[in-house]
Amino acid sequence: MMGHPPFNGPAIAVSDLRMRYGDKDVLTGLDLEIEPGGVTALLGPNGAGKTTTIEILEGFRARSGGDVSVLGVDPVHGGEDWRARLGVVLQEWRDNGKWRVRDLLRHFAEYYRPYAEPWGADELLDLVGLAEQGGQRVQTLSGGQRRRLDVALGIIGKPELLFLDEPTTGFDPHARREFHELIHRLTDLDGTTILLTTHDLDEAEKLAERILILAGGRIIADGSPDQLARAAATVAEVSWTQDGRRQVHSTEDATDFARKLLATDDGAVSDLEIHRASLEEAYLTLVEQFETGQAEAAVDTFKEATK
Ligand SMILES: Nc1ncnc2c1ncn2[C@@H]1O[C@H](COP(=O)(O)OP(=O)(O)OP(=O)(O)O)[C@@H](O)[C@H]1O
Repeated sequence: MMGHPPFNGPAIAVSDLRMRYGDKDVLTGLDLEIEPGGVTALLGPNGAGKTTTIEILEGFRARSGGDVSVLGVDPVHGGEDWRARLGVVLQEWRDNGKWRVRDLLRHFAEYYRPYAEPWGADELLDLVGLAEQGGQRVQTLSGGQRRRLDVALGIIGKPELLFLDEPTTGFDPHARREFHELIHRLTDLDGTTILLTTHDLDEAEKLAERILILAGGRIIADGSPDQLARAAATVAEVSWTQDGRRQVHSTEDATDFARKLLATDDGAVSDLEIHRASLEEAYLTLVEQFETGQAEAAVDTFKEATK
């Protein structure tokens, strides 16, 4: 018999995950549990460790420390049968340029056949919006079409758990919307659990029931888009000009901050503004704070939404 008994535990369970490259700590104690079904988005500034985390979960990268379980298995010990239950869409295109699209899908489908009934090539081409391109060589596809083919290859084995690393990079707005519909179909029809990384907060809000923000080596925000938006709205942004430079500070008590700022400024502060942040703004501020070395201020922004 093909397939495997349904798995009852969390799709992903991570405890105190650590990753160090040389003398650089990238993950410093990441805790995470994801129940089966639904879409979770992992966001974070460049270099935060999103790809590293996903690659550890996929079993492509050995971790430095901590416990990890993916579909009940430690990825370090995951065999072919475990791997066949995962779908993986990596950031980088693996070169299969000379293959024709339909042939490539058929070729990959064979790999899954011992473990599951894969998608038929034509059915899948329809699903990802490449019905017209089945006979083309991969190298003649546009960037967005290649990315759809990546997604097709990732889901061809009808995975229980799908990892998507920046899946919509290079998509035009139309392709992006179609891709979002595809993700909804996968979760609605098949109950697939999806973990995706993105830089696009708007995309995360549209697709995910849960958003995780990774920064400074750990998860600093974890909640529904709504919960994060509410946490962000408690923070106001105070901006002003001083010594010819624009300054910005995030605070929960803008009035108090402004009073203190003006009390000691000797008239040097001008153009004072107070603005309550939207989720997107709060996220962009966070990324900026990380990039300019103000990690603690960034962590504070979302602390109320983090368990
Ligand atoms: N094989 C490696 N050897 C050494 N350092 C690495 C290696 N892979 C990643 N890093 C470093 O680890 C950090 C995290 O990288 P990672 O690719 O996981 O981040 P990311 O959040 O996915 O970034 P991006 O948003 O830019 O894709 C970066 O500083 C990167 O330079």
